[in-house]
Amino acid sequence: MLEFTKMQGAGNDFIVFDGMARTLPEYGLLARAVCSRRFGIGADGILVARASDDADLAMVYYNADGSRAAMCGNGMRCFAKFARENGLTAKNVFTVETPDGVKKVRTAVSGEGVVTRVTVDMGRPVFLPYELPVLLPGERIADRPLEAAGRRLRVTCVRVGVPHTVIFVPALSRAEVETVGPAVERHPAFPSGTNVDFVEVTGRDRLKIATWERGAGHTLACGTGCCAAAVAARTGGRVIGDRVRLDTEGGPLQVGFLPDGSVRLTGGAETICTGVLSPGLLCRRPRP
Ligand SMILES: N[C@H](CCC[C@H](N)C(=O)O)C(=O)O
Repeated sequence: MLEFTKMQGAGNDFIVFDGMARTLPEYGLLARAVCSRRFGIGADGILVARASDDADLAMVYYNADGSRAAMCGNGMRCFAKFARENGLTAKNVFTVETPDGVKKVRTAVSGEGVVTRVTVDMGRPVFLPYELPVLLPGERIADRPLEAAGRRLRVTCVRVGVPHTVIFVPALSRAEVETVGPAVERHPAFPSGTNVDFVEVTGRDRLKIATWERGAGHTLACGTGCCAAAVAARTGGRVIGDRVRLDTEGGPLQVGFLPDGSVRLTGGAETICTGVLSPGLLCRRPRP
């Protein structure tokens, strides 16, 4: 009997498993089987709750394609709701170990014990030069746009636990996300791949964002991507102030900037359903 909970944060959906006291199947295989939209439950990734020596809990995240990633912002909000509501912790403010370090989460809990909102301390984003295969003598990375899908793109690369490539556009376009997104994700400049965020500036403290995720394709929102976009926009003088609202395709999220250079992600998380996996699911041939 393998129980699961399906959750979503801003439309970024996950299958969550409690791995505190039980051994689960290999996570990559599990992710591919349950995330398949037609042959599985359907999700962008899986989250597994584990015990931790360094924090109150540990979160393991795998993308829909079975690859592992160090951090997931929307996933962390869902994880926090799952952990608090299922008694994995009794605290409203607690710490979660990830491969990107220990994150502090704050949950807003209603009188009925329902978590309505979660804030995650995401740490300090790091600006990265993208790794061009060949740079001519004296040439700076900023001099050369990234060439992908027949386009010359100005990009800002930011790591928020996971790599993000931010592209500012005059207006978001679904077609652009689906053509430029995969070409940038697998561009030779990014040997380990990258998430790709298309960002439109809609106000002095407001951005609109669409994301193509490494290992999951087009998703309705990406929490680490919102942090990357907000930091890139603020550093480039495109937004001002201490917080930015991001309108993702799955709803609004908020990113706050702290004096030490770290960022905070706030938003909702919802439970869709709980259930039990069919025992045969993991034995079937993996399908899309
Ligand atoms: N959706 C996630 C990010 C997953 C990152 C993953 N796609 C990768 O880096 O491989 C978020 O809300 O931050």
